[in-house]
Amino acid sequence: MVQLLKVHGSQNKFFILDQTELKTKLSQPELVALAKHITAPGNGLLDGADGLLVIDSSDHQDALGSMQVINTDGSIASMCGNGLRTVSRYLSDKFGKDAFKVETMDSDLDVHREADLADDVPTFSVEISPVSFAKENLPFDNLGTDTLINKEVPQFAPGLKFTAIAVPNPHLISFVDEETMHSKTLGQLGKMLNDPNDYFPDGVNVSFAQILDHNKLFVRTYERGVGFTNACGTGMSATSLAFCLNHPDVADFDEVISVYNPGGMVKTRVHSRDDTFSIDLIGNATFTHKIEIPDDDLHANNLDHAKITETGEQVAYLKFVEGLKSQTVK
Ligand SMILES: N[C@@H](CCC[C@H](N)C(=O)O)C(=O)O
Repeated sequence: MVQLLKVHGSQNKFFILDQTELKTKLSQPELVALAKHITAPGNGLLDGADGLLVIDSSDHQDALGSMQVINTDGSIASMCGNGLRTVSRYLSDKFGKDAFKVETMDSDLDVHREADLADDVPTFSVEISPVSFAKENLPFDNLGTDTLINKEVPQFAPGLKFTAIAVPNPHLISFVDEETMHSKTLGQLGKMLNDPNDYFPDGVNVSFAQILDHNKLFVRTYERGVGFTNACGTGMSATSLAFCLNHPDVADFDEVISVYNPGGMVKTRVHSRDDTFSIDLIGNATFTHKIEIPDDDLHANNLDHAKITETGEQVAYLKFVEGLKSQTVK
């Protein structure tokens, strides 16, 4: 029997599969097929998820393991901030270490256990880097510029300014008012830029942010390969960097920024050293279910015999979210 987990960071939901626990590891096509099946809201498990996080061993220095991110449509993402927190907790529990590295597609990232955000809400801090604004790293095209920082792009939405940042997965960010935040614009733009289009050939995660106060934001994201999500960790991290760069009067480098989202709240800290940026993303790493599936069934992408046990952790998380309600009022 293989143990899988259903987890979330700010209610951005994932399944975790630890390949090192299998008699025979799943091949890459088997992993992609499993990701598409298990995360599907209709015929997957537990009403689906936003992606599958695959843990494997790593021979990189100080890394306790590696993480691969497979979106619900089967596409591969170079990074996932909310997911990395949950993978960090899994590896921390498994190896009994509180600070280490996790190998991701582009780099080995520092992670560590933090003080709980609230009672019984396990919390981790993860490094979000490398950061790039260069059009070839997003990539984008046909925008008449090599970097897109706080510029109007009427083809995307008239009157809004956009910033494009790779962390290293691609993000497009706009600071908007409350009415625009709740309009159809984000969904329409997210869909347009994730269908075949002339601007972002690989698609892009699109976030709208509302400034609530000094070092305080609300962020909503339309995710590449997923659609609307409760929260996107790399999206909130990239948006925090755009906040510090584009709104220096109300956002501070190296200070804690509170980022509220439809699934809860995370904290970020943006660093700038010698023209290099990095972000700390701090938030919950909640395990909601343990799942046992026979090894052979996993290889056959058969979820019919899954044995599911609730952990009970969601109660404390929802209490934490309830307590946030008064904090988002301007
Ligand atoms: N939800 C994630 C980002 C997942 C990857 C994204 N869909 C992409 O394709 O880049 C996060 O928490 O960072």
